Amino acid sequence: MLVPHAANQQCQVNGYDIPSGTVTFVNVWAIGRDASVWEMPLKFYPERFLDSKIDLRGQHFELLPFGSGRRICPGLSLGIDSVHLLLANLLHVFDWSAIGEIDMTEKYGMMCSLAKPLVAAVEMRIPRQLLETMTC
Ligand code: HEM
Repeated sequence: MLVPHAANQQCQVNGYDIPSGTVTFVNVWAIGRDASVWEMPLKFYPERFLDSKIDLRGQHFELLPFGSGRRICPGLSLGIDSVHLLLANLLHVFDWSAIGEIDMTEKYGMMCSLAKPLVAAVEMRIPRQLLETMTC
């Protein structure tokens, strides 16, 4: 779920009347698993985005990691850049392999996380001396 919002005026969503003041939740968890929107929605298949035009900046409602509209996350650009930088560094410096089966079963809580933590083995893929000369 995204953070709760309240309707500041009476409106209709999908034919449902929403009275003013109603607290509403956008269930991005369910949207992300909707088979009418996503092919093989439960499969870990990041390649689905390779030729996709779906953008995550709040205009395409099938993917709303930062919310949308007036209260969209103001840290969106910093968030995206930080994730790119972190991932790029982890992939540049290490070779990764999963130990055992990857189990995508989720556990419920404030944040959606894996019921069984992912265990991975890493191996340096660049010479250590090179790493010591890197400044960022
Ligand atoms: C990958 C990183 C991040 C994700 C996935 C994320 C996601 C979100 C989401 C889903 C919301 C709620 C949007 C809504 O109400 O519909 C939100 C709100 C917010 N985020 Fe982020 N965020 C990220 C990084 C950041 C960063 C780096 C900052 C600040 C430096 C930030 C500051 C905020 C603030 C202040 C709000 C409240 C905005 C408001 O209610 O008007 N976020 N974020």
